[in-house]
Amino acid sequence: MFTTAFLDIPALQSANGEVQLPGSKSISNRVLLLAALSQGTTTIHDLLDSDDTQVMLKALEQLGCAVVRSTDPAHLNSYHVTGLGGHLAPATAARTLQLFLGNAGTAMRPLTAALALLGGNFEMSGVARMHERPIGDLVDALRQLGCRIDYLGNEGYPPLRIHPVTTAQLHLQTPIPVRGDVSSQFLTALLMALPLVGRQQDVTIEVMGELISKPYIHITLELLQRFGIAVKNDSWQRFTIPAGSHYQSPREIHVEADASSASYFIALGAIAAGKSSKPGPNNSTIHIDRSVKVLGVGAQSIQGDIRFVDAARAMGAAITSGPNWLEIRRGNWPLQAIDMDCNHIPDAAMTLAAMALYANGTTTLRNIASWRVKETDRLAAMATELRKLGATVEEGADYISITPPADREAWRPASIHTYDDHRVAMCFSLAAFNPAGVPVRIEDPKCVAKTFPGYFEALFSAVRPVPGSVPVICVDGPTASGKGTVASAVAAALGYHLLDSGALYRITGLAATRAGIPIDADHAGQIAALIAQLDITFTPDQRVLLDGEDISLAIRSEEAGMNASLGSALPAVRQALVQMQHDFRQLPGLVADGRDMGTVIFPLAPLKIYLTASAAQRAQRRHKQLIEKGIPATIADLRADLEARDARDMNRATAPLQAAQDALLLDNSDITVEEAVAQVLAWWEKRQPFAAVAAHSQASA
Ligand SMILES: Nc1ncnc2c1ncn2[C@@H]1O[C@H](COP(=O)(O)OP(=O)(O)O)[C@@H](O)[C@H]1O
Ligand SMILES: Nc1ccn([C@H]2C[C@H](O)[C@@H](COP(=O)(O)OP(=O)(O)O)O2)c(=O)n1
Repeated sequence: MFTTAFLDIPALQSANGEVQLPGSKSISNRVLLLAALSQGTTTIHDLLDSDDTQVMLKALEQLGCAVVRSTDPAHLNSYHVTGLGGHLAPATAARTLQLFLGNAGTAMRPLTAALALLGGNFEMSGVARMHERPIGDLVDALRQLGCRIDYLGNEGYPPLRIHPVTTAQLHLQTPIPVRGDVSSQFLTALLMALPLVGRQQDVTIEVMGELISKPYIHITLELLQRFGIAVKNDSWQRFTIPAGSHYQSPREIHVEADASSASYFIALGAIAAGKSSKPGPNNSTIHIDRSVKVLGVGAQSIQGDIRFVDAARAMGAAITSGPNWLEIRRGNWPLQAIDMDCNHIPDAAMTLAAMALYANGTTTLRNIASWRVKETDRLAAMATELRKLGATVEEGADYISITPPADREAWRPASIHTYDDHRVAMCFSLAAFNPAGVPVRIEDPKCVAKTFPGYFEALFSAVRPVPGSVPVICVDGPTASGKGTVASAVAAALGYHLLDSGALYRITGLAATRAGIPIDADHAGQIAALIAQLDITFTPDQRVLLDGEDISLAIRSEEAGMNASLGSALPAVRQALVQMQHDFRQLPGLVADGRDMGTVIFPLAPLKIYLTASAAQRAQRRHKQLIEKGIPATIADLRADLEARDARDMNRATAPLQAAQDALLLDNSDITVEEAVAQVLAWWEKRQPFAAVAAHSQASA
């Protein structure tokens, strides 16, 4: 997951590949609650691992459910949940439980109803935004039923206080009215909770106003069925839970992949999985047939957002499907502008707004007033951010009309504010296919954790950048100047990959020594051949493995540094490492540290830094570093060594250490690591197109 302040997505060109999607949020949290209310243990497979499900799991544990995560590495998203059997333990019922539910509507609403009927004392709260999301219609319905609920903040909104009531105090004889035109989650909440108290008689819920988001109610009914509750549905206006209903654990249940999450990859296929051809050998032509395949959800899904497939088809996507997979290709191009009532797919419809950027006219999405009460006011958010890209947007109380930028010149590189809304972040990543070839900045990318923590990684695995668009920041300089330290901090701040090219020369030196090959010109060919056979892994926690063995420490000795320097003077050795270094240049970007990053390996890199510090400083820093690692050394020896190494690295014939002509010099003798890192990041920011945009929109505001 990207936890950086922002993520810059370089211009993207095409898409091709398979994506396994995480479990559905709606199904995950419903199944968790139903398992918690049932008797016995339910094993839930493929549960979504996200902020909202974590919030629910924690709440269930507080209520007294046993929650055990599978330790099988192949099934880490399987959980065993032992339910309450419809009753709180007496010790739990005697206390006031404080439940914090973050920004998870799929936890807050159903839990409110269930806890109001379960008999206990609870205080339920969430993040600030949760306290702005209405819950009054649900509380009204529960109060009419006889439940006792107080508002602890603003009337109609969480936080809430729930007091216990007995079944005898409830009015179950008359239909329970609930509004259906604000959020279908209120009805879902009642449907899942009422079997707790409906043993003696039928319990009926009557929907007031037109029921929105029926597909979510469909999911609720399907899952209730799996847990033994057969609800009678009268034309989506009256729902009856028959007398004698009680939750029965299905023992085992699989969570479908999230159909709303699928929408981004369906759009991806429609936008970027086009056919193309290129000249092959002997006057032949190579045809490339790209597609995006989504695994885990398909034609037989119970989720309403699967109908996004029809909407995407209307815009030109070519989609084939099986029971649990979808395969998407580009059909009509440009996409077809549409005018559509999106009431049935409120979440996935946001993805249509992103697709509208590539359509042949104005796309209008209607009947989406519910966007205003989601994680943020999504209508306002989408309008504001689409405009930043150069689109013309009209925003109404319950609709949005989007006209794409008129031509390439009208597209702007934008920094997209994401409003702590996962869907805004995911939608706007699709803007990176813009014909102008400009990058897109996604602010606060970690907000995707709500439903799809690995979203950007999944996206990057299935797309190809515009050639040359993946940026490289080069940090070259002499030994112990702080290259590795600065490069890794800059990479971490930007979410970029890191290439420690010196480590490759150090590994080479170590491998040659172990193989008994002298490191000299006579054996250069042999060392180069050895390199081709090495199995090198850089782990995410910055350890280095050679054929599976952790050699992180072994390559850090001064002897290993000297051997690296010796080998690095041999042209055949350098040549053997070139491709390996180029392969590090992957989405979303790379920070490369070494001697010749800017001069030889990445000569077109958009930012090159030449980092230096005085020999005295460098000897002292290296001394401190080695002592801390438990490697003995003296400052005098180190200084002599590093001066010898500098001399060889600078004077060798091939790729000598020198500043690239267009490098920026940074002498960090008298500044801290933090200052050095901040300077590099500031230089990088100056080269980005986004700053100018921010200034532009401020000026025009
Ligand atoms: N201003 C500074 N900039 C970078 N590194 C510094 C600075 N001051 C002290 N150091 C320290 O210098 C040591 C050597 O840095 P390192 O990144 O290993 O150098 P290199 O990769 O160039 O050999 C590290 O322990 C680092 O923390
Ligand atoms: N791009 C590179 C990186 C390192 N080298 C050589 C030269 C250096 O003396 C050795 C070891 O590099 P490394 O960056 O690990 O060394 P320091 O940590 O700066 O001491 O490898 C090179 O020739 N070209």
